[in-house]
Amino acid sequence: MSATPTFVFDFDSTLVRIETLEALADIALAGHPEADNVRAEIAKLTDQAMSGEVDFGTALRRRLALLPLTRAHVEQLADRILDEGTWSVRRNLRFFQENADKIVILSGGFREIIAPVAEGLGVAPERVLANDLVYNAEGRVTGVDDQNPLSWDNGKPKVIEALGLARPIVMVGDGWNDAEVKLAGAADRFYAFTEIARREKVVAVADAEAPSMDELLHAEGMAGRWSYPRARIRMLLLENIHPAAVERLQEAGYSVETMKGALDEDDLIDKIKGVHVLGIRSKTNVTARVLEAADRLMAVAAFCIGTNQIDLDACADHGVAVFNAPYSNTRSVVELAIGLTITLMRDVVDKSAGMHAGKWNKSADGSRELRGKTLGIVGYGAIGSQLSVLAEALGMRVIFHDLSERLALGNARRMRNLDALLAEADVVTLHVDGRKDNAELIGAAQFQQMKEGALFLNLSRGHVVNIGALSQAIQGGRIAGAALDVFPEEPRTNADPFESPLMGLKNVILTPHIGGSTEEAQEAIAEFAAERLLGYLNRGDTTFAVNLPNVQLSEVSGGHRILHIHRNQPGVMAALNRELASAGLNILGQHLKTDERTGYVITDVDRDYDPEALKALKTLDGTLRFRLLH
Ligand SMILES: NC(=O)C1=CN([C@@H]2O[C@H](COP(=O)(O)OP(=O)(O)OC[C@H]3O[C@@H](n4cnc5c(N)ncnc54)[C@H](O)[C@@H]3O)[C@@H](O)[C@H]2O)C=CC1
Ligand SMILES: O=C(O)CCC(=O)C(=O)O
Repeated sequence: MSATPTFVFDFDSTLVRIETLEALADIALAGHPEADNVRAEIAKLTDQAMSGEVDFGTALRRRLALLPLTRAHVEQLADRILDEGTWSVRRNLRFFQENADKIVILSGGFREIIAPVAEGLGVAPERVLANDLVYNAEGRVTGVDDQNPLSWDNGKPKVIEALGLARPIVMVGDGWNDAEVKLAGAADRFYAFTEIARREKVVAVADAEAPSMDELLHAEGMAGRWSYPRARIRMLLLENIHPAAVERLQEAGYSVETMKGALDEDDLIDKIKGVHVLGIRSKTNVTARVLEAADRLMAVAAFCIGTNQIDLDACADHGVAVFNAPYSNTRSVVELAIGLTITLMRDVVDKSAGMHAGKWNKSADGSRELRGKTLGIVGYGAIGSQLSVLAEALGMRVIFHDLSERLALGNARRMRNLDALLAEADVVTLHVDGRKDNAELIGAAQFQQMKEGALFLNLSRGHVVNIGALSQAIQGGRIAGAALDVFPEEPRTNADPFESPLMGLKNVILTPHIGGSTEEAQEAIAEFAAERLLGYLNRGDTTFAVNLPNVQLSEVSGGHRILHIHRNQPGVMAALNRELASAGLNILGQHLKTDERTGYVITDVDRDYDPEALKALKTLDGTLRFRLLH
């Protein structure tokens, strides 16, 4: 884009979130018996004027006449007007301050209210064109200066023309009187600013809609607070992710679409185009085919612990970061495992079903206490080890088996192998991760090794257990009861049917993958995963990424940040630094971290460089993803 244009900004509902006359009405009418009616009348007139249904001068005078307005009221609003700044204006203060000599504020509102905002933005008083209130000797507002063209209809174009500003002139505002500036030829481009108020009639005649200052600056080729308008970054959250995540991501400026259920591969392939961030839980498979179709994808967040549903290597090969929430639902799973163990030990489910069918079966046969029994935990990670502590507190003896070296908590005893654990445990509970190698970790042979009458729980992943073998072990009496929360095939949505050979078996509890489904866990996951996404999108921070090297980063301040994800192959770093040096970029800081597959380089540079110089970095051999942040 060529020379910086002259930007002319409206004030009410553009630079600030309020309409001045409505805010003044709130102050002046406080405690007034007719306050609500008068306020509604004022709001209606504002809307009619801004939509071009009533001429501006008439609406202004009628609104002022409705208010018992004094100098003290006006001062009160002026004192707090800085708190009312539009969010995207606030975050782009630097644009205003650096381009103040190219900015004019043009408003049908009042100079006293606009002055503090103009000062904050660095815009000189002579570049503020607004109405002047007229007061009587008692300090009561009697009207506006009638000589000022801004107090009349079509005043804005007249004032702009009279100023003889350098062209091109870009007019930005939410109202019809702003559109009139372009319609009268006094501006070259008109953006309908819709962050606060969106009026169809105004948008219809605009050259473009600007839902925020970020969008405006991007469209005009100006450097804004963000390298790219966040509203253009599309996030698709599937599987009923908790609203706390949606709120957090939207509040940060991103566009979020949600869906209740999971999508199958073909539907996801259709839906993924144009999506920058995908949020899922355990039922959506992110396959290599999905990634091939994903033309914009930067990150996937698993709003759960397990990431076995995601092809992590394929994601890394596409430079797509994957995050999960490794701790937020662990307590919920542990509590359910304890509850299910007690329920199985006391045959509660069948007894309860009997009662519902009118059968009173008071008996202690087969009912046992937890106390003194041996709990065998397979997989002593975040969940298994927490369960160990709670089970011991309830008087159980704990033994565990894990492929990795794990610290035994309390009196828990590590078993040298799975067989030894199976032979000794009264209750076997699975908490292994969902890696492919764990398919059918427990089958007929393992059930055969368990004690006669043992109880069996699986709250980890469905494919870890051979369900047919479990069904036989239960029917043969070796397993006295079982609780399953996860299944090899799980319905994608609540509307899809569920089938299993375990249905109808005695003392078998089947739950629909709800181990982590508590309000507390879902909210905690939502907050955790959303923060990880924001850290990555806004700063490039990969802390807790499960498929890329983890680098913890602070905010970008002052300079620009170049993020480069590449295949971990010889020479990439040297080539990258050669390009940076030949472009004359002044490097403020640089981090490199690699894993077996991928390298991640973060380079903070001074802002003064030729953007063209960055093009070469995008095409360096081995590049998987290039991003620029500021
Ligand atoms: N039912 C539900 O709603 C939920 C299920 N989960 C699932 O629970 C499982 C455990 O989660 P975390 O404890 O957070 O995982 P984690 O990764 O902290 O722990 C898993 C442990 O299992 C061990 N392990 C893996 N394969 C093994 C094997 N064959 N034999 C022995 N040890 C083995 C690992 O070394 C690791 O220590 C995961 O599969 C997760 O997806 C997690 C949350 C909710
Ligand atoms: O709640 C979910 O959707 C999945 C929970 C789970 O299995 C996990 O966190 O790994």
